[in-house]
Formats: sequence, structure tokens, C-alpha cells
Amino acid sequence: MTDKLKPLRDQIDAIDAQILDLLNQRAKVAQEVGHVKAETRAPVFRPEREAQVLRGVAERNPGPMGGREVQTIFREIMSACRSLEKRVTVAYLGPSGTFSEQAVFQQFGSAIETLPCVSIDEVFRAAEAGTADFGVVPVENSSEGAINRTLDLLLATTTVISGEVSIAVHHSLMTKTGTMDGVKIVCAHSQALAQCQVYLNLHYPHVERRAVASNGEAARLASEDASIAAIASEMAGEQYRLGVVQAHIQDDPHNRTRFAVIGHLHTNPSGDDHTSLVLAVPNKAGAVYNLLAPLATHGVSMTRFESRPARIGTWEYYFYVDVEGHVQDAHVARALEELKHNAAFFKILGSYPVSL
Ligand SMILES: O=C(O)C(=O)C[C@]1(C(=O)O)C=C[C@@H](O)C=C1
Repeated sequence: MTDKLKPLRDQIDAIDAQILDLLNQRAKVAQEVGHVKAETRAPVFRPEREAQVLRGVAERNPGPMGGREVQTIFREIMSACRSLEKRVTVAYLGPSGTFSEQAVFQQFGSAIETLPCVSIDEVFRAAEAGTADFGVVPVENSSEGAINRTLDLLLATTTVISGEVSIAVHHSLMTKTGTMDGVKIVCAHSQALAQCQVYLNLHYPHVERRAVASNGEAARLASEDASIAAIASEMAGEQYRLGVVQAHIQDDPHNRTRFAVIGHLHTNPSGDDHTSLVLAVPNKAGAVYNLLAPLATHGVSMTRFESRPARIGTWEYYFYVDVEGHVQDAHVARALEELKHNAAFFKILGSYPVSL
């Protein structure tokens, strides 16, 4: 056994030496890129370039390593290289252990500074004021729909969307003891309680459900009180040393949440992008139909359409529309130019690479 392992491990050692050498060669080039960027005051984080690198490695990957795993490794390589240029600070809805934090690492890798915030409003404030270089905020959940506070703040603030991240949301029921003995309350963010309601109705119909600021906060509360169970990610459970009563309790096994990366960076085209807009129309028959007609005329596909009351006392709405393509793509630019003429209100929230 040992005799057979030794030569294989020697091979791995030799390959690791080569990988290490190549990683540092790459890091030195990134440092040079950093100097060029510093001279021209160009932004360090370039989501379109990172998306192209990650798509490229997955396409060229001959295996046996999986495409996802290769992307995870290259995400970290780029994060480490980027941190030699500048360590970006990213604000998110904390505390640590939330799905928002998971989205932050999925987008930026781990060589960053994080700024956990107590509310979505605070994430926007940090990104708008420049306390953080970027913010990561939830936009929509596949089972519960839009996160209204985020939609309102995208409209009201000067931040733009520079990127998007989509993550699988798996909720676990967890307690200090790993059992439900003596548990009187289940705590979680209101969205998580809603996403697990069928499970809770079936198994724990008589246990009180209490909405708290985040699932991370729920995990923290459960770690201090054995009569409280938390619904949160297993990552949060590990952090607060909770035992898993039941994993994957979300009603929809394909439950996903989409997050927006917000800041002041106008991302360049990556070749596979989305553009987000907010629109309003005069309150008359056929107005929405006419508003969107230029998209069809110019072959621009709509991937999302959401409405929010304008909250000015009349039955008027803002429409949140996502389309395929980048504002710099000629057909998208032509469609938006026409659409703008039909709209009573028109705001481009940003163009950014489609999430991996
Ligand atoms: O290409 C750049 O602009 C770089 O700074 C290099 C690099 C990378 O490591 O590949 C790092 C950070 C950027 O976000 C994009 C890519």
C-alpha cells in the first residue's frame, strides 16, 4: 500500500510545485495590471473579464475535473490576484453565515474585506457612499418572488448594478442540541419561514414561528437558547455550532435566490449579459403593450417583468424589466432608445454578465 502510494504522492508534489510556480507568475502579471490601472485610475474589479475567464476555463476544461470545480478554483485564483491590486470591500446583509454572504464569496472569492450590514438599506448606503466598493443585495427568490425593499432602493439611489449572482438556497432546521426536544419557537427571516411553510405546517404546526432580521441572526439566537430552533444554511449552523434536526426543508427543492452586485461601476460587455431597467407609463389602455413593443421589433428578449406600486396615491406602477444583452450592444441600444420615448419614466439600472 505505502509502496504504491509513494510514487503517486511524489508525482503530486512535483505537479504542486509547478502549479505554485505558475500561480505566482500569474500573480506578478496581475500586479503589473494593477500598476497600469493605478496610472489610469481604472477600476480594479472587472466583472466582465472575470466572467469571460470563468466561462473560458469551463469551456476548455478537458476533465476529469468538473467544470464547476474548475470555476471555483479559478474564482479563488482571480480573487487572490485581484487582492494584490486592491482588496475590495463588499457590504452585504449580515451577520456572517447568511445566504447573502455566500453570494458575496461566490462572486468575489474569499480574498476580500466584508462589511456585514443590519439591513438592505444599510448595504445600499455603504455602496452609495463608498464605505464599501460594492454591495450584494437579494433581488428575487424563485419561490417567494421579488425582494421589494431592494427594488425600491434600486429606483431611489444612485447605485448601478454591476453583476448578478444566483445561488441555490437550501434551508436546514437546526438547534443547539440537534433535536426538537423542548423547542418552543422557530426563528428565521420571514422569507425563509415562507419558503418552508409546508414543512413546518406538516411537522411542527404548533410551534410558534418568529420572523427575525436574518437567518444568521436566527442561528445566533438558537445557539444561545435551547428552546429556539433556527432555519438557516448549514454554513450558519456550523458557525454557531448547531446540530441539524433536518436538512433541506425548503418546500421547493430547486429554491434559488438571485442577488445583485451594486456600486458605481458600469460593467463593460462580456458577450453574455443582462440589462435591468425601471420604467413607468401613463395610466391609459395599451400603454404597457406600446412601451415594450420596441423590444420585440429589435429582437431583444425580456427575461423578467415585475411591477411595484409607485406609492404616490394613484394606481400607478413602476415596471422592473430585465432584458438579454448589454446597453452597448447595437440592437439593445436601438430598442432602449425607442422605448425611452414611450416611457413616462426610464432608468437603466445596469448591464452585467449573466450569472454562472
Ligand atoms: O484583467 C484584469 O483587469 C485584471 O485585473 C486581472 C484579473 C485576473 O486575475 O484575471 C483580476 C481582477 C479583475 O477583476 C479581472 C481579472
